[in-house]
Amino acid sequence: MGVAIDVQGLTKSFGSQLIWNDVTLTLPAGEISVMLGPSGTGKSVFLKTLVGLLKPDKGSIVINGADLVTLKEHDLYEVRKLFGVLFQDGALFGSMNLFDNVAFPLREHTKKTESEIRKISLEKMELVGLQGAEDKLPGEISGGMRKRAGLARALVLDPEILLIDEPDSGLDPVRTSYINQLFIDLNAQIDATFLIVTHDINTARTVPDNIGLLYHKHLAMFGPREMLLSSEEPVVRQFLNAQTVGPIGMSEEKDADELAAEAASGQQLPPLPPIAPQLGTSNGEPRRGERPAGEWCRANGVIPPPGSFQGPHTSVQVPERTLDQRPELDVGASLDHGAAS
Ligand SMILES: Nc1ncnc2c1ncn2[C@@H]1O[C@H](COP(=O)(O)OP(=O)(O)OP(=O)(O)O)[C@@H](O)[C@H]1O
Repeated sequence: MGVAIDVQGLTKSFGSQLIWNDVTLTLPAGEISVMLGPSGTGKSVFLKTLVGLLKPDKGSIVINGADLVTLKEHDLYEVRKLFGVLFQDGALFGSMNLFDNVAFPLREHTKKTESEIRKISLEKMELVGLQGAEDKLPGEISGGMRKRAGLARALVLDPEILLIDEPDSGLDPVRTSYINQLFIDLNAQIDATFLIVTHDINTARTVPDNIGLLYHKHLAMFGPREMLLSSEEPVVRQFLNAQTVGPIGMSEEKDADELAAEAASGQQLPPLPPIAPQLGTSNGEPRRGERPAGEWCRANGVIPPPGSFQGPHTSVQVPERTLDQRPELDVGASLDHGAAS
C-alpha cells in the first residue's frame, strides 16, 4: 500500500497568470510530506492538479507507471480512485447526516451492499473518533468534527494517496495537535502516501517526513524534514521561523531596495531554532518512514542547531558541519534518502 507520485517539470497557469513553473519532486510511497508556501503561491492548485481536477500546461505526474496528465478520461477516473482528498472545510453535504456523507463515495463508486457500506462507514467514523455522531448534520457540529468527518469520507475507498488541504485552518492548537496525531497514526495503520498543505509551522516542523516550499512561482526546495529545518536559505529560514525579516514580503517577494533597507537597519534573521523531534505514533509503533533522529544531518555533515532532537525519547550526537555541504536552493527538489542511509 502507498504509492510514490513522481512529478516532473509541472507548470500551471491560468491565462497569462503563471502559478508555478517546472515543479519536480517525488512524494515517497507511504511517507508524509508537507507543502508550505506563502498565501497565493498555488498550493491548493498543486493538490487539485495532482488529483487531476486541473490540467497542467506542461509536465508529468506518474503514479504506478501511468502519467495522469496524458491519461484518457476513463483511465483517469480509475487512477483517481487511489486518491482520498480532504478539502479545507471537509466539503460535506449540508443536508446529509454524517453517516450518509461518509457513506456517499461507497454508494457512488462501488456496488457494495448497504450492510457492507454500513460496516465500512462506521469503521472509518470510529477510526477518526466520530462514533455516536452518525445522525448529526454538518451544521450542528464543530469545525474539527467536520474535518474528521471529511477525513472519514476520504478514507472509505481505502485510498493509497491522501491529499489534505489546510487541516488546521479554523482549529485551535489543541485540536490541531489531535488531528496531526490522527494523521500520523493513520499513516502507520493504512500506509498511504500523505501530502498535507499547511500554514501551521508547528505541524510542518514535527509531522512530516519531507517538506516542500512553494515560493515565487517555483518549488524553492523539497526534501527530508531535517534538510529544510537546518537550511540556511533565507526564504526557507524566514518561512519556517515565521519572521518578517527575509525575502518574503506582505503581498509578494520584497524588492532589492526593501532588502537593502532591511540590511542597512541591521535587521537579521534570528538563529535557527532547534529541530524538534518528529512526532511519533500514539501507540509507540514506528512510523512508516521513520529514520533515526539526526540521520540526514549526520549523512550530510550538517550540524543541527543546538538543542535539536531533544525530546522525551531522543538525544542524538552529530558531527561538525561544513558549510559548503549545506543544501542549496533548488537542488533539493528530488529526494535523496539514499544519502541518508
Ligand atoms: N480555477 C481557477 N481559475 C483561475 N485562477 C485560479 C483558479 N484557482 C486558483 N486560482 C488562482 O491561483 C492562485 C493560487 O491559488 P491557491 O488557492 O492554489 O493558493 P494557495 O497557495 O493555496 O493560497 P492560500 O495559502 O491562501 O490558501 C491564486 O491567485 C488564485 O486566484
